Amino acid sequence: MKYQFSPSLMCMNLMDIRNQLDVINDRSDMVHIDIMDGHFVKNITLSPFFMEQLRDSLKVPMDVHLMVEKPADFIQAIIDAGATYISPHAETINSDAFRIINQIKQAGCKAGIALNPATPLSYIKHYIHLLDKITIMTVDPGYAGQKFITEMLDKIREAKALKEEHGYTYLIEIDGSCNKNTFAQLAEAGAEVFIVGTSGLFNLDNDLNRAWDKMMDDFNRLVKEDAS
Ligand SMILES: O=C(CO)[C@H](O)[C@H](O)COP(=O)(O)O
Repeated sequence: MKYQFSPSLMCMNLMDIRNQLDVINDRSDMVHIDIMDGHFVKNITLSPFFMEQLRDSLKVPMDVHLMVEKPADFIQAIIDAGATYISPHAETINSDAFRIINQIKQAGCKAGIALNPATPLSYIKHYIHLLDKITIMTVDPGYAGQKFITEMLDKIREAKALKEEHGYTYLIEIDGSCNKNTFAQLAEAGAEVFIVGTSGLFNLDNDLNRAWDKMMDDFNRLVKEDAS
């Protein structure tokens, strides 16, 4: 299994962005960009404007997690800003799920979906086969540094079982408290992409290269498979 690591840029040290981007470009598989509206979650972080600023300096794909009440209002701006993956929350696209997934795919982007901890996989049953990635939230969305919700391990197992049973191609991505305390359980359950934020990466060392080394040392010790 080739695991992927996606640093959550809302957790980075913005005062050190040049140095951190060098490390991220060298070592990450993609970057996780949280866009919030202050309504779906009570926080505001990154934006399409930030993505545009970043775009020319970034060598890895941008994975956008849309924590907004009305994703349709933001999708085009996010496409234009250079996203590769776009993941609205399932809870926000009841009335326009197929339209939004089509819009994302027709723009040449990959369609993801994010699920709140309280939302079951059955909620996305009718379009799960269209998805390139499922982001399973292992904390309630909106804030970094929260406690891991253990009950989500069953949801990850279910996503993996469905994928194997039906031949779906979506990646199983985990958001929230991915760190040395959870890596092994997450990998065993079926996680493929780890979003690493305050607890898994950025708090480990002020030098991001050293922090990345520490994260990978822990990961490789805890998860006995080939990880890069
Ligand atoms: O989207 C997020 C929270 O909603 C963050 O990306 C994520 O939580 C960061 O990881 P950590 O939990 O380790 O701070």
